[in-house]
Amino acid sequence: MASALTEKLSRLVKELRGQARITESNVQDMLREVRMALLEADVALPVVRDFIARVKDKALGQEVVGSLTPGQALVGIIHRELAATMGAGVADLNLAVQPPAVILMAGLQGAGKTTTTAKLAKWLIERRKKKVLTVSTDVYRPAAIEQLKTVTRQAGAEWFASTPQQSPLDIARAALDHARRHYFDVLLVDTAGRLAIDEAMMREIQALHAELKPAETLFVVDAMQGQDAVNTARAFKEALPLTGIVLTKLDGDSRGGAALSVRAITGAPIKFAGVSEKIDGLELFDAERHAGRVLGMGDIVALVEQVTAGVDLQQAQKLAAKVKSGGFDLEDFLEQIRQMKKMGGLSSLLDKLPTQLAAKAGEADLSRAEKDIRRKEGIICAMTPEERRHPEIIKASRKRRIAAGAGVQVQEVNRLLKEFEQMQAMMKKMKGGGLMKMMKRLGGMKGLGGLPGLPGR
Ligand SMILES: Nc1nc2c(ncn2[C@@H]2O[C@H](COP(=O)(O)OP(=O)(O)OP(=O)(O)O)[C@@H](O)[C@H]2O)c(=O)[nH]1
Repeated sequence: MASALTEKLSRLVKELRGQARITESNVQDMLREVRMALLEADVALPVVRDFIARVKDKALGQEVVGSLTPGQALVGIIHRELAATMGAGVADLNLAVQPPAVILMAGLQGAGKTTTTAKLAKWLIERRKKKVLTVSTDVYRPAAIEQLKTVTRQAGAEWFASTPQQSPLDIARAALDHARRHYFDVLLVDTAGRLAIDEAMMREIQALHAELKPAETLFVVDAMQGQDAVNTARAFKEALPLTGIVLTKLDGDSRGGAALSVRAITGAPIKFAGVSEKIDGLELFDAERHAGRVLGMGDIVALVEQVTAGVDLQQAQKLAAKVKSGGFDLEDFLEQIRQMKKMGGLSSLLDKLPTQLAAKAGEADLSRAEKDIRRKEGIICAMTPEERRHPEIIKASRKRRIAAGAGVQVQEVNRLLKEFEQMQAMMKKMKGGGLMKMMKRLGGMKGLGGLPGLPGR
């Protein structure tokens, strides 16, 4: 869905160029595409309807600022609204209770409960410095108890033994008692999963909830489940006061449309995301970043952050002052090139781009671009300081020597000098703010064919 949506949106974004306002008619096609894409991603129909209505409400009549097209502005609104629907910011665990804080894990069989229990144990040990005990109340599948034992060991947590002969409530009471007496901070309770929701299972987990009075009741759901996730979420929500959701298998094929439905239906925040089968494959869920993924926009948020962080603000200000006084020279040009390297190189930026755009940029183009940066650096380094300050003094014979020194053809030196001249002329026309913008673009965006603008970031 992602690539198709990105493709369609970029086409529609282009068509809307030059229009000053978001109107019902100019965004109709885009909203239709978004609606289709969300449905294809298995977001439940009422959730989609509600979502589109809210986006429309927010967008209509909005002035389009700066160089954005209504299409780009709308992509920004959709992105923000998606993030808001999935829960703004990052929702952490609530462990501020008299220890041991109990975390009850609920979900269907195969959703990833056991794996997530161990991942969470590791996360709590490493990130929150907690002493963690795990226990399984799955008396129906002895293998499940053994599985928890194994993964708990991998996590470096302690495991409380249980047997299929005990009742789930007895196991829970014994584990809680053990956790209290041995000063554990957190008790993670893995429960039995069934292939489908059944009443007995729900009654059992309700009884466990009443007995354990957990600080957190986490609903573990497989992001690949799509439409089924909605029904499961609804049933669990009716049975239990859920405090959070863990969305597993986000590393799979799913574009994570389930996140939208599950959050909307349960009203509980998505707290964690499972991103690999490995024991450390658990992350705090970041709605902003996930919104970009659902829209197929890659990790633009991270990309923009990376580009901005790489730009040295003081350097930029110094440069702006130089440009104003007309003293921008090849030393500064070299500095620009070094700034670009600081940003981690173009290929590291590529990882964060939407698949569609990244494919367009192509590996070959990028390695060519990186080589070009290195060549330019080589050429400037082969010049004398005087030549860097006053490139107009470089004569043909010096060009040949510089080229030989840098190991390039003389045409390359000419090309660089020409580019420098153009840049110098452009910078003379610019004020400080424009310069910052240009530096960001120099960070690779321009060469990659331009990104869909994200207003308000
Ligand atoms: N790729 C990937 N696989 C995951 C993730 N979380 C869990 N899995 C895999 O999903 C499968 C099922 O996970 P379990 O933890 O056994 O599921 P469960 O919900 O405990 O199932 P029962 O114990 O049978 O109730 C396992 O093969 C896990 O390795 C994830 O975030 N990413």
